[in-house]
Amino acid sequence: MITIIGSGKVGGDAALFSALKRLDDQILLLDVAEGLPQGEAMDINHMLSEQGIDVEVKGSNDFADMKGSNVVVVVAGSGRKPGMTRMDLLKINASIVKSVVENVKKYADDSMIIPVTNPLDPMAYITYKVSGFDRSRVFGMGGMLDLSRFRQFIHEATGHSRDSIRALVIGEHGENMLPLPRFSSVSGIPLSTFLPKEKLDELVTNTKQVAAKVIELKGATVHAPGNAISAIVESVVRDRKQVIPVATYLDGEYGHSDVTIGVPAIIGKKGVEKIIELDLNDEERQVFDKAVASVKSAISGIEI
Ligand SMILES: NC(=O)C1=CN([C@@H]2O[C@H](COP(=O)(O)OP(=O)(O)OC[C@H]3O[C@@H](n4cnc5c(N)ncnc54)[C@H](O)[C@@H]3O)[C@@H](O)[C@H]2O)C=CC1
Ligand SMILES: O=C([O-])CC(=O)C(=O)O
Repeated sequence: MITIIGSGKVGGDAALFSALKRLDDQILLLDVAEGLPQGEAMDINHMLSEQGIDVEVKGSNDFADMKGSNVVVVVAGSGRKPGMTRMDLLKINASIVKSVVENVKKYADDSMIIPVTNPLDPMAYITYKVSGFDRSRVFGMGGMLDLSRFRQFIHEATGHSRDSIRALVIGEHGENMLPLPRFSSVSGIPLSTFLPKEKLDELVTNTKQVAAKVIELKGATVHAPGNAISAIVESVVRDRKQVIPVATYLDGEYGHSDVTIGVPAIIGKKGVEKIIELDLNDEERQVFDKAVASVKSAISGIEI
């Protein structure tokens, strides 16, 4: 069973994509808001009925219902309003994530947890610490979404098929995000073959800023995050061993310890099966280290 805690905009969409991809026979939506997960489940089941897909989506307010889950997505908590950074949500969401993860530990202690709530990297750290799970079983979704945006900008700038574009974004899912043109390509051909440096710099800036733009225009980001969650869950449940940037706990990798930050990792049925260490150049390393410092400063200010 896949459980999604937080049945709001992103949680509901993640359930929808997971069901359409038939990632499990049972998907559970949990929320503290009475009626919301039940209504969302009904709505999705009605859609699945027309599609002839036998995945059962259930909505509940009872955390005990997550017993038996192999994957738990945590997407409960507030989203930012226009003008805010993700880090502005630190205090309000830290207590929500703590209480939610206590419940995961109580009812699904051999599951994997995919934190999504913002600010993502500190929330992934809280999830890791509060759960006490092995670090391979806690990995946050942020970079997967960021790279889908970077891919879209590359597609718009080059005109090449989205399918032929590969992109990588690591670091903080926030102000110190690190899109990596050097590790992105069109069918394996370096981006610098297609676009001048100034254009690449522009795409990097746009990738960092575009979520705020979507929030300004429509109030929240919904479909791209819902899909990115389902892509990570898919790599786990189908043991695809895709290389995906996830917010995972570092223990010496990239020269850092006791911090959770976005790095590429092999994601399979055991969760994070290997962290991949990239040979970052000085410029990239500076941004990455700044991201680590930002997350460390945030987590030092919260009680876990
Ligand atoms: N990591 C990422 O890439 C992304 C992260 N996010 C984050 O995901 C979070 C959710 O975003 P939306 O779905 O747009 O918000 P939303 O407001 O639509 O839904 C949040 C839901 O969480 C529920 N909730 C609050 N406390 C809870 C608790 N203790 N237990 C269970 N449920 C609880 C609320 O009742 C609400 O239904 C936000 O923090 C947002 O910033 C959103 C998009 C992408
Ligand atoms: O920007 C936000 O607040 C939501 C989010 O993390 C994203 O869509 O990347």
